[in-house]
Amino acid sequence: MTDKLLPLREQIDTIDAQILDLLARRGRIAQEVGHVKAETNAPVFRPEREAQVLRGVAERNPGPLNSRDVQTIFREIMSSCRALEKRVTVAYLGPSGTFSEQAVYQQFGSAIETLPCISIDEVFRATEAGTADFGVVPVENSSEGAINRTLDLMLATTTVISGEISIPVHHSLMTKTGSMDGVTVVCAHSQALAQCQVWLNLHHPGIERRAVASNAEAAVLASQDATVAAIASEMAGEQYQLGVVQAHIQDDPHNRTRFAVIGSLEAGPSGRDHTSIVLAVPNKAGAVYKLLAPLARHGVSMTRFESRPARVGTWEYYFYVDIEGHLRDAAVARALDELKDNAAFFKVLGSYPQSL
Ligand SMILES: C=C(O[C@@H]1C=C(C(=O)O)C=C[C@H]1O)C(=O)O
Repeated sequence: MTDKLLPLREQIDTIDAQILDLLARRGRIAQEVGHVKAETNAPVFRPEREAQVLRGVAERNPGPLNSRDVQTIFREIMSSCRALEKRVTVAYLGPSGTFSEQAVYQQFGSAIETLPCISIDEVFRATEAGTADFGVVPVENSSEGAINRTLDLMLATTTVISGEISIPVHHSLMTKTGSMDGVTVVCAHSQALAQCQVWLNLHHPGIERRAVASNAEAAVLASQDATVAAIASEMAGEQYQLGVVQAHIQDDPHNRTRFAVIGSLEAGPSGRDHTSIVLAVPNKAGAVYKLLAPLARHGVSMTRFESRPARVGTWEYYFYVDIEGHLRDAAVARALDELKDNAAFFKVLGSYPQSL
């Protein structure tokens, strides 16, 4: 057995030495890139370039490694190379262990500084104030819909969207002991309680449900009190040493949450982008239909349409629209130019690479 392993391990050692040399070369070039950027005051993080690198490695991947896994490796390589230029600080809805934190690492890799915030408002504030270079906020959940606070703050602040992240959201029911004996209350964020309501009605109909600020906070509470069960990610459960009563209790097995990267950076075109805009129309029959006509005329696909009541007027709405393409794509630019003329309100939230 050992005789057979030895030469194989020698080959792996040789390859690892080559990988290390290549990583050092890549790192030195990233440092040069950093100097060039510093001279011109150009942004360190270039999401469009990183998206292209990740798409490229998946397309060229010869196997046997899985493309997702190869992307994870390259994301970390880029994160480390980027950190040689500057370590970016990313604010997110904390505490540590939330799905937002998972989204942060999925976008930026782990060579970053993180700033856990107590609310979505705080993420926006820290990002606008420059305490963080970027913020990561939840935008919508596939089963529960829009995160209204995020939509309102996108409208009210000067932040720009430079990226989107989509992650599977799996909830687990967890307690200090790993059993439901003596448990009197289930704590979770209101969204998570809603996403697990069918399962809870079926398995624990009599137990009180209490909404708390985040699933991670629920995990903290459960770690301190054996009468509390938490619904949270298994990642949060591990962090706070909880036992899993039941994994994957969300009603929709394909449950996903989409996050936006916010900041002052305007991402360039990556070849596969989304653009988010907010619109309002005069309160007239057929106004929304007329407003959106330029998109169809220029062959621009709409991928999302969401409305929010405006704070003024009784029946007035803001429309949050996502389209395919980048502001700098000719068809998108022309369609938005025409659309702007018919809108009572028009704001571009940003163009950014589509999530992987
Ligand atoms: C090296 C660069 O800086 C950063 C690091 C990248 C990388 O390591 O490939 C890519 C984009 C930037 O976020 C660059 O802009 O090319």
